[in-house]
Amino acid sequence: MSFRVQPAAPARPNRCQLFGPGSRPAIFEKMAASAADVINLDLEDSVAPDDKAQARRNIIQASHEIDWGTKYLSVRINGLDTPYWYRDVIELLEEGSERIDQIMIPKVGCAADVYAVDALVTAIETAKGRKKKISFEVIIESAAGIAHVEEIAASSPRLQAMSLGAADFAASMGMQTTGIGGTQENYYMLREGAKYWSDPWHWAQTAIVAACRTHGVLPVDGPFGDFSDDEGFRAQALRSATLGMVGKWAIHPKQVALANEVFTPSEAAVSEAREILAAMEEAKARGEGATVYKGRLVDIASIKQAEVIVRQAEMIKD
Ligand SMILES: CC(=O)SCCNC(=O)CCNC(=O)[C@H](O)C(C)(C)COP(=O)(O)OP(=O)(O)OC[C@H]1O[C@@H](n2cnc3c(N)ncnc32)[C@H](O)[C@@H]1OP(=O)(O)O
Ligand SMILES: O=CC(=O)O
Ligand SMILES: [Mg+2]
Repeated sequence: MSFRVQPAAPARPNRCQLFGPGSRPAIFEKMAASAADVINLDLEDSVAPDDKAQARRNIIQASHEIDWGTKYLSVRINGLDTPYWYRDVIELLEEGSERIDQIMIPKVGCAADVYAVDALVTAIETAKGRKKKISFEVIIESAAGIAHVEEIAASSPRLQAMSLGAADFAASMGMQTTGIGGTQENYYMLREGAKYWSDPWHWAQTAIVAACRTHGVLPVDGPFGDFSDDEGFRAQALRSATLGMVGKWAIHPKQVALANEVFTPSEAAVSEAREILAAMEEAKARGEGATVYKGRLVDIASIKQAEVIVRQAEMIKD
């Protein structure tokens, strides 16, 4: 057992991140009025090259004029392999309001990518006397990103969240699919003629969760492209939540309620967690480290498991 204490991830709700193209300002008010915890205004892949400059202007204006309430406001900049990203950062931080909380960096492949953005952001914040320190979230969506996931998770004190971007990840890995997340038709085991579908995203998700939990970063599941498939979204989100992820993107407003439902611990789960904590308090009073709850073992590790659920519920209530 390491003597290093695992740092806590930021204590803010991140159940749903609602995306919208920066080139479509007509939906910004609707995004602000949604039930998503995080808003991601996009300058990257949902914005055509000819619209990049106008999309920046739209987002800057919206940062001043729209009431974003208590939402965490994040802007996805373009990747470091494009000619756009540096102007994204400069214009957003020189002209955007202090309401912007976060910059999302896509297609991060190594810690130095984050370092480069950090250096530019730090210089602008200092030069402009910005009061709020911008936080970062990154997307792991390439072979290099997943290969270097741990160093990326440790790359900057600004880093608060890390998402799996299933679409670009699949492309970078050469996966034979055009689906964005979810069950993949050809990824199955065969036994006695029957097919059993497996989860091709599982290993990348667990690598992300482990890297994030080691370094106090929020692990988030990215997009589920088929927004007409509610059950598919729910199944994907339930798997992510079970693995330790705290939330999921919505690429259409109808996915917001689904994500909130899955990533908000149910009343039954919270009361069971509280009962386990109470059972362990009683065990402790008897001088015992382990006891029986509903016919099963609970011990000191169960306290930590139960606390995860209670903490999540309390954070959302606040
Ligand atoms: C792989 C990746 O990188 S994913 C991240 C980048 N992608 C994105 O950001 C895409 C985000 N999503 C969108 O752009 C849109 O939702 C689309 C293109 C998928 C669908 O848009 P539409 O065809 O307008 O959807 P639809 O007609 O079902 O919209 C229903 C209502 O929701 C609104 N709406 C659509 N998208 C959004 C959104 N992202 N946020 C808030 N409201 C929205 C529409 O304006 C419409 O409102 P109305 O009922 O008042 O008229
Ligand atoms: O950016 C997200 C993705 O899935 O790619
Ligand atoms: Mg992507």
